[in-house]
Amino acid sequence: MMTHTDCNTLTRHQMSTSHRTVVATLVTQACRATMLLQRRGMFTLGLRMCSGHAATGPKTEAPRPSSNMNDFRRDFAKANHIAIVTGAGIAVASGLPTFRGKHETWRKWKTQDLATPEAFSRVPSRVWEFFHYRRELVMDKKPTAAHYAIAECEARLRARGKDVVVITQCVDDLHLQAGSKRVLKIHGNLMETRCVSCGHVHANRHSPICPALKDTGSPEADVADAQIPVDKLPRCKKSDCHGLLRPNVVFFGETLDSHILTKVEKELEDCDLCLVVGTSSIVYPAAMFGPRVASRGVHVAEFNLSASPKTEYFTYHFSGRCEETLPAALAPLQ
Ligand SMILES: NC(=O)c1ccc[n+]([C@@H]2O[C@H](COP(=O)([O-])OP(=O)(O)OC[C@H]3O[C@@H](n4cnc5c(N)ncnc54)[C@H](O)[C@@H]3O)[C@@H](O)[C@H]2O)c1
Ligand SMILES: [Zn+2]
Repeated sequence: MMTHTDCNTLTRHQMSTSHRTVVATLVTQACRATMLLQRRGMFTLGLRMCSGHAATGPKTEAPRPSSNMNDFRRDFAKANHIAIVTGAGIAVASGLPTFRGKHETWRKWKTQDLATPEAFSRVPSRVWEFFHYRRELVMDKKPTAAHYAIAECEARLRARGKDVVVITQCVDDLHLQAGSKRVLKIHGNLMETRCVSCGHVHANRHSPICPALKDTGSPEADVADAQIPVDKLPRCKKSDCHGLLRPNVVFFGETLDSHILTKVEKELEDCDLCLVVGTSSIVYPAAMFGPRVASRGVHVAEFNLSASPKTEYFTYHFSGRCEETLPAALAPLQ
């Protein structure tokens, strides 16, 4: 069976020329397979393709993205329908770490190996400890200037009959707290639970979410698992159910909600300006949203600390902290 893979990881390996040819072919096939799945609407979190095989097809000679804010502001003034794709970087200034660098692991496990359906069925106590830790981090956080700039822009433009929609990979609720109304949360919400038995989804901001998780979840490598019995983990409140609850987020390897993705598809088709903010553009399917819009000839502007694997597809790239660059970019027009 074809495994989906990351080209960058492969090219770092020591390979003979013949191996490289075989691997390059496999990678291309994996990318094509992924694109086929995407065309069939089967979106799975975490699939990666190399930038040369992104949804826009093989790369052609692309001009370097501009960082001219005046030009961007002219395009912003003309836009009637703006799609803003956000990632974990937008929440960093509020105190929520990304899953990168020293936060790539929790205890001795990679987050990508922990937030999976397999891990949840094998060691639900450990996975709940991890999500309890993430929930407690989110609990007292406030939106950043970037969240507010987006929410204010939406309200301002709505009053003039224009449309702004946020398509976010963030599982916190900072966009909603800031006042954004049109938010499509493609990776779910950390502050919601879903029953594995009856499927009931419930908003839940309890801290701790259940007594047994109190004072657990430390990310330090030498901390032992709490090994909480499964009947003491969060359980469904429906009296006839009492099933195990899970965080209502999309685990790595899981399929994204097709209803939300249908709405995302429409926004990506309809928008006449797209912003890609604080995302590494390596987690699929969100990584292809910007390039897809760009392939229609629509301007896409990236706001990130540094270039991403998708920067070359975009009209604009604004380097720096989005809590500084975005308020200036979305400020009211004179
Ligand atoms: N706040 C959250 O909800 C949260 C936090 C961590 C991880 N996640 C999950 O992790 C996955 C990772 O994908 P991702 O692309 O969203 O995040 P990512 O961690 O892969 O990438 C974060 C990006 O943000 C950039 N960045 C960091 N600080 C920034 C700043 N101040 N201004 C602008 N850019 C900044 C980094 O350069 C990086 O490219 C997603 O599935 C997401 O759901 C979510
Ligand atoms: Zn239930």
